[in-house]
Amino acid sequence: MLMIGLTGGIGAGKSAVASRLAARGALLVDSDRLAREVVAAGTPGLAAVVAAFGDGVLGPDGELDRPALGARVFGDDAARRRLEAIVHPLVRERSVEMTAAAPPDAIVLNDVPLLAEVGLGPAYHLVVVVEADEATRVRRLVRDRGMPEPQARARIAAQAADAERRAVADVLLRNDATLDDLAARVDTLWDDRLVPYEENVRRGRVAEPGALVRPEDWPRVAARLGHVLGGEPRLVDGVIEVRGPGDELGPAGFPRMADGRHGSADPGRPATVVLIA
Ligand SMILES: CC(C)(COP(=O)(O)OP(=O)(O)OC[C@H]1O[C@@H](n2cnc3c(N)ncnc32)[C@H](O)[C@@H]1O)[C@@H](O)C(=O)NCCC(=O)NCCS
Ligand SMILES: Nc1ncnc2c1ncn2[C@@H]1O[C@H](COP(=O)(O)OP(=O)(O)OP(=O)(O)O)[C@@H](O)[C@H]1O
Repeated sequence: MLMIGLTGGIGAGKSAVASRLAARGALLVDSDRLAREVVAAGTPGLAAVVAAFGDGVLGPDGELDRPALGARVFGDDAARRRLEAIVHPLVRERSVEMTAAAPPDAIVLNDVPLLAEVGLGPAYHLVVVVEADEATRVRRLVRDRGMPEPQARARIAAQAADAERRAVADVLLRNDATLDDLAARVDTLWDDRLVPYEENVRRGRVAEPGALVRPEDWPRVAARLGHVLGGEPRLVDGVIEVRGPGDELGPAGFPRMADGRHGSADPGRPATVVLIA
């Protein structure tokens, strides 16, 4: 199974990328959707939100009044954190359940608006970031979602800056041209990287045996290996040294090679890893 994290600022085009990848065969675990389900009418999640924010966030139909709650939390960091402390653990629980139910050859795409903010990058085999200029994003949100411009800007202010998202990006998709142009680049990503990466992981195959990690990839590869094995990987002449028994390395994207070392299964991110006692 390959776990892909997809993120981007509000209005950047995550949903557009997600629906294209889902059309190609990815199994979508959509955090925004789960965040709605866990506070649907009658759920314990909704009861917790009402206990924290009062009856004013309930509509006459017993559903959460999302615009009212949005107006309360975007612009008030403490209130937003209170809401996140209720919703995020419930979303995580559902995401884990959905992922566990996926078949072994699945490419699972987890659409997570706050992936960079909560430091989730190293939990994925690969992180895709969609990016568009702020002015473009605001224009799309006002035009297509009827979102008032101050609301769009308040949400952007509550999210990470582009630089923070770029720092966790294995793949950066700019989305300032047409949707067709975006779809074509998503198709290339699927065909040339995600499909072979998943197959390599499943078959325990290294993409480019002996290839060294690129300097620009090193911080993300180190974070991934640290997440999987614990400890702090070291870079020695381009080869990564890391402590641990290493049983988890193969499924995490670094299968064992014939010479006993490990290598990256990702065709777009080479690495050679040596386990030290
Ligand atoms: C405040 C709520 C009710 C507003 O609902 P609304 O229908 O207007 O927006 P929706 O949930 O569809 O989110 C749309 C976009 O807003 C942005 N956004 C949502 N929550 C947050 C947040 N906590 N911080 C920053 N941006 C956020 C994201 O880009 C998201 O894609 C809702 O966003 C919410 O419950 N947020 C808290 C849960 C959360 O953090 N969700 C995001 C991922 S799990
Ligand atoms: N390249 C594009 N050209 C024109 N419109 C676009 C383009 N990409 C996305 N859009 C439109 O902009 C809006 C925002 O895109 P999308 O819903 O994919 O963003 P998102 O990142 O998922 O936002 P959110 O954070 O709210 O989930 C949508 O209405 C979408 O159709």
